[in-house]
Amino acid sequence: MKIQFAMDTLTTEQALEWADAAAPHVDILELGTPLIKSAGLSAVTAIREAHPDKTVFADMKTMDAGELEADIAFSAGADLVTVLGSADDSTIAGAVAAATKHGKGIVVDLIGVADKVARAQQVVGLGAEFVEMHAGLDEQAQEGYSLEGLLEAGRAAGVPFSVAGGVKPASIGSVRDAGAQIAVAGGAIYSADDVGAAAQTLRDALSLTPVG
Ligand SMILES: O=C([C@H](O)CO)[C@H](O)[C@H](O)COP(=O)(O)O
Repeated sequence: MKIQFAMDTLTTEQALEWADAAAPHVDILELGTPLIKSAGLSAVTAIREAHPDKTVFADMKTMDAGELEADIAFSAGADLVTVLGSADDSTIAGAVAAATKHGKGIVVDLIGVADKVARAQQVVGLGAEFVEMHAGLDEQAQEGYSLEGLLEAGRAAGVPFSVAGGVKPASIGSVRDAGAQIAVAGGAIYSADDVGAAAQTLRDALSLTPVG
């Protein structure tokens, strides 16, 4: 299973610093939605140039104009771009067309989608590379939140998926055991005093967890 570092910050400088520290321990560098909105797609290009060996993930969370928005993110250097699962099928199909043109991939983010299992199966049929079983920062802040619902949806969907929703060293093993291809971690890494050590702790936690 791969580890994706979600860099939810507002400046390219901070993202570059975090990416340098975490790079030895993660597979995918994600430019978070707040970063792209704050710094623009030049942040994607900066990470692409600094880390040519990494998969660069642009969390665009596109809701409309799928082909156009995906095209500009791929042109900026992204390998994977997100479109929202709640978008119209034509938006997802448009983004997939841009991905095909660039030889890259679309990830459909199922944040806020009530029936994640059914929508996951539909969007993979539309050409998404995989889906993200995702509970956003606001949902995570609600009382009683747990990762289990996302893991259950991933297990039931029968399509390639990642999990994002406050993944930590204590829970990353359960993400792998649920069959996810990718565990996404933001706060568990960037909130630490030592970002590199936090990323390494996640990777170590994974290697210590028996395969389910
Ligand atoms: O996508 C995210 C969120 O919507 C803010 O942009 C996060 O990057 C994602 O939830 C992963 O971060 P953590 O939940 O802090 O692990």
